[in-house]
Amino acid sequence: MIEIDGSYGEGGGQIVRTSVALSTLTGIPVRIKNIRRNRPRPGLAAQHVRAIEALAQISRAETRGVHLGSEEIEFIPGRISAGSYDVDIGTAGSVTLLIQCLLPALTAAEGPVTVTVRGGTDVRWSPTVDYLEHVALPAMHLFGVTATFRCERRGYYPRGGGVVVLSTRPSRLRPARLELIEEGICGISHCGSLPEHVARRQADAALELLKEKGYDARIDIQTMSSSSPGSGITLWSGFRGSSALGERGVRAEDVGREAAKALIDELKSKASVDVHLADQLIPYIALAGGEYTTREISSHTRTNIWTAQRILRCRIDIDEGEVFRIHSTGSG
Ligand SMILES: Nc1ncnc2c1ncn2[C@@H]1O[C@H](COP(=O)(O)OP(=O)(O)OP(=O)(O)O)[C@@H](O)[C@H]1O
Repeated sequence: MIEIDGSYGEGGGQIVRTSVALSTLTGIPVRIKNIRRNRPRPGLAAQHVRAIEALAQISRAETRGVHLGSEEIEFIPGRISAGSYDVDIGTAGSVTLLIQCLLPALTAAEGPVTVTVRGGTDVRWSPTVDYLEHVALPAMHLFGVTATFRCERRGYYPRGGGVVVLSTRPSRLRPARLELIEEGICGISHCGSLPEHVARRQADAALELLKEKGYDARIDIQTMSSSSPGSGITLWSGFRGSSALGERGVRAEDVGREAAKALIDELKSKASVDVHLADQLIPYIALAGGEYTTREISSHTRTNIWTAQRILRCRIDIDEGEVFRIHSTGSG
């Protein structure tokens, strides 16, 4: 059994997700201590409990200590089974973070897997569903991940109620070298149970700022009904994306400009992936090998590298230059 110190580095939920994901893939049991020690309310939160339970169900794992507020768990993986699964995170827990935990393991399932997840699709501190579909998954495809994803209904804070479907087929992971892609900017601006002009104004403000800085963009508008009213915008170009969420009291124009500004910061550098994707690809580069560049090494990225190296005993190196180059020969 490998012991992981959950307070290392960022000390958040991602150490837990990466540890159980890689444990499932390698068949090596893990004990995680000091879970989310660096967060104001340490221990497992509801979304982490649901992610571990879902992975345990799919991989017939044995678990100990998995409950709300738990600061130590054990995860003893079994066989990853094909089939259809339903996961309800409840409230607006992030569906994409749950998928972050499941996806690496699903690539090694014995057959196709379909997972329907209910929860928050566009919530703070996590990738939006559009980011997952248009930025993260295309990058993971290059590492050999065969997965399709669709959002059937959006779910905003606090009630959630969003529905997404992830389908995977057994994948042979392979090394990938992610090059800088400089292509037109795309985006989706959306609102649920709010007037259409909210999504429109977010998009117009983003377009205006992007144009001012010399970038062309095409932003689609989506409106629908949702359990809680909400809005958001996701922008992307190649493997670099950004997003912003609406909030009561914040003008739609400010939301659009926030997303545009974040994307411009990424596009100004010559890095091949954005700062968030850099941490999300670590499990794949650790398993399969490859390389990509990013403008900044976040504490999430450093911590994910540390976690992957603890479990896979692989080497991941960072070369510092005009941008940071992350590379690995994989874990063979
Ligand atoms: N705006 C964003 N766009 C894309 N990805 C994001 C964005 N914000 C956060 N993420 C990703 O979400 C993940 C957050 O991990 P983190 O450990 O902080 O989350 P958590 O499980 O909610 O834990 P905690 O509550 O302990 O912070 C990281 O992979 C990060 O890259």
